[in-house]
Amino acid sequence: MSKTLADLLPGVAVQHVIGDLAVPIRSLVYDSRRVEPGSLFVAIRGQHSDGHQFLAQAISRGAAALVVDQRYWQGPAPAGVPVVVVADSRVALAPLAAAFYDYPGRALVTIGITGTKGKSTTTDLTAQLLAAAGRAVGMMSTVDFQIGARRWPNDTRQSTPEAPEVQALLREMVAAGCDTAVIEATSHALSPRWGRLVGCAFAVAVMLNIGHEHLDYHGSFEQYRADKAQLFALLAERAGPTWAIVNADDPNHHHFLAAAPATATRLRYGLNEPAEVQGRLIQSGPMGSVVRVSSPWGEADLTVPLPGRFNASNALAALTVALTQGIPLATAAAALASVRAPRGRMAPVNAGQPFGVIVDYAHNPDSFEQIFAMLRPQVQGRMIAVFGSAGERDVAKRAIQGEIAGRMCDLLVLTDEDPRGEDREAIIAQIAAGAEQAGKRAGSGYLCIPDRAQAIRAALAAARPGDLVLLLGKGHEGSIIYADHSIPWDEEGEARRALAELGYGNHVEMPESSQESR
Ligand SMILES: CC(=O)N[C@H]1[C@@H](OP(=O)(O)OP(=O)(O)OC[C@H]2O[C@@H](n3ccc(=O)[nH]c3=O)[C@H](O)[C@@H]2O)O[C@H](CO)[C@@H](O)[C@@H]1O[C@H](C)C(=O)N[C@@H](C)C(=O)N[C@H](CCC(=O)O)C(=O)O
Repeated sequence: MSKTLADLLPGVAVQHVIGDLAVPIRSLVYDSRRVEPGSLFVAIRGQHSDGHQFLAQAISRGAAALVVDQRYWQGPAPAGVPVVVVADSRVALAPLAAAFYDYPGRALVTIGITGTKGKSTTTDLTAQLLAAAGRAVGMMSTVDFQIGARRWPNDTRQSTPEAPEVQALLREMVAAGCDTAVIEATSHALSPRWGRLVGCAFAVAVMLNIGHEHLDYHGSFEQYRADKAQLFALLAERAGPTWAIVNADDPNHHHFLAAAPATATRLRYGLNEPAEVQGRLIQSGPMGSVVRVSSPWGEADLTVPLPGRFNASNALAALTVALTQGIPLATAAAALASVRAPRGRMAPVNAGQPFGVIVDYAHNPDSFEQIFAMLRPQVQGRMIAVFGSAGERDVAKRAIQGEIAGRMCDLLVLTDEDPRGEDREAIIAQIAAGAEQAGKRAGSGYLCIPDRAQAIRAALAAARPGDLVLLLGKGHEGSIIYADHSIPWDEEGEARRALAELGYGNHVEMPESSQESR
C-alpha cells in the first residue's frame, strides 16, 4: 500500500496545510516513541502529556509529516516536514487510519456491538456463532482478538483500541481471508470526542442495554446514550444493506433506532417486550437456559450454555445477527448450543474446595445487581465478594458498588482494582462508605485489604462449606495499574495459588474457558 499524505485527508477537518501533500506515508502513529522513517505522526493532547511536545523527537526519528491540533499547536512549522493543522487531532485519527489502511471495513461485513453490559460476551458469542456457521471471522473484544483460527489476548487495556490499531487489525483480517468482523464498540470509542470507529463501514449495529457507567467521561446519562447511539449513525457509511438491531427489553432502544439511517433494516429482539425476534425463557438454571424463539425466520428452541437471564438475552442478540446474515435458524441454534463464555466471565475456579469460587469482570453497579441477584438464590451459605473500583474513573459508582454488595453479600473484602494515580486507601474508603449505608461494619461486614493477593487469601480463608466467593472486577485483565507501575495479574491463577496454599488442589479441574490455548 503506497499512500501519500494527500490520500489520507478525506474526512479530516483540515484547517490548513504547510508543505507538500505528495510526501509518501509509510506508517501512522500517535506516539512519538513509535515513529519510524516515513511515519505520519499525529500529535494528541492527552491527560498526562501533550503529543505536541514531542514533535521534534518525531522529526528526529524520521517522521515524514505531522498532524497537529489547531488548539494546541504553537508553531513554528519545522523546515522540510509538511504539517497538517486540523480542528481536532484525536478525532482526525480515525479517518486518517481508515484511509491509510484502505478502508478494510468495506471489504468485510463489519458488526458493531454496544451496550453497558454483556458486550464482550455477545461479541464473542456472535463471532463463535458465525464461525460455526462457516463464516471466516475476525473479532476485537475486551478479552481477545481473533483473525480466523488465530486468537490471542487483547492486552492493549482498551476494549476498543485506538483507530490505527482497529484499522490495522481489519486490514489483517481482510488479508487473512476473513469475510466478517465482530467489533466490541465502547462508548468512549464511539463518542464524537474520539470517534475511534469512524471509517469501519458497519453493516450491522447491535445495542444490548444501557446502564450507569462512565458518566464521568460522558457527563450525563443522555450524553452516554447519545454517544453509544453513534454506532447506529455510523451505518450510514456503508454502501449496501445495513441492520439496526436493538434489545426491545431496554426502554432506551428507541434512541438507537432513531440514530440509524432511514435505509437500515430495523430489528428488535427481546425476552419480555414485543419484538421481531421474540424469545421466551422456558427454562433457566445455573448452567444455562432454554429460550423458545419465534421470528420471521421461523421458530426454534435455543439451548444457551451460559448462566443467567442476561446471557439468554445476549444469545438472542447474537442469533439475530446471524439471521440477518442469511444463516438458517436451525444452523444458528445448533451452533449456539456449544458456545463458551469468554475468559474471566463467570469463570468457576474449582480445586476441590467445599465452597464455590467464581471470577467475573463485573465492575459497575448494574453488573453487581445482576450477578448478586442471579447467584444469591443458588448459594446455600454466605456470599463473599472481593472487589475494588478503578482509580481515575467514575468516582460516583464506588459507593454505589459498596452499597449493592453490602446489601446483597454477607462479607466484602475491599481491595485494589486499578488505583492508577489515586490513593488506593481513599478509593476503598469510598466503597466502604456505601457498604456502611447497607449496614455493614468494618471487621465483621467488610475488610479493607488493598493488596489484592492478600484480599483473595482473606476471602478464601473465611469461606466455609456451602459459601460462594466472588472475585470481581479483574476478570481476564492481565495487570493492576498503579501510579507509576503495573503489576502482572492473573485472577484465576491467583485464586488457584491461594486455594493450593489452603490445601486444595489435589483435584484440579481447569475452568472450561481456560482450557483452550490462546
Ligand atoms: C484515560 C484515557 O482516555 N486515556 C487515553 C489517552 O491517554 P492519555 O490521555 O493518558 O495520554 P497521554 O499519556 O497524556 O499522552 C498523550 C499523547 O502523547 C503521546 N506521547 C506521550 C509520550 C511521549 O513520549 N510521546 C508521545 O507521543 C501519547 O502516545 C498520546 O497520544 O490517550 C491514549 C492515546 O490516545 C489512549 O490510549 C489512552 O487510553 C487508555 C489506555 C484508556 O484507559 N482508555 C480508556 C478510558 C478507554 O478507552 N476505555 C474505553 C471504554 C472501556 C469500557 O467501556 O469499559 C475502551 O474502549 O477501552
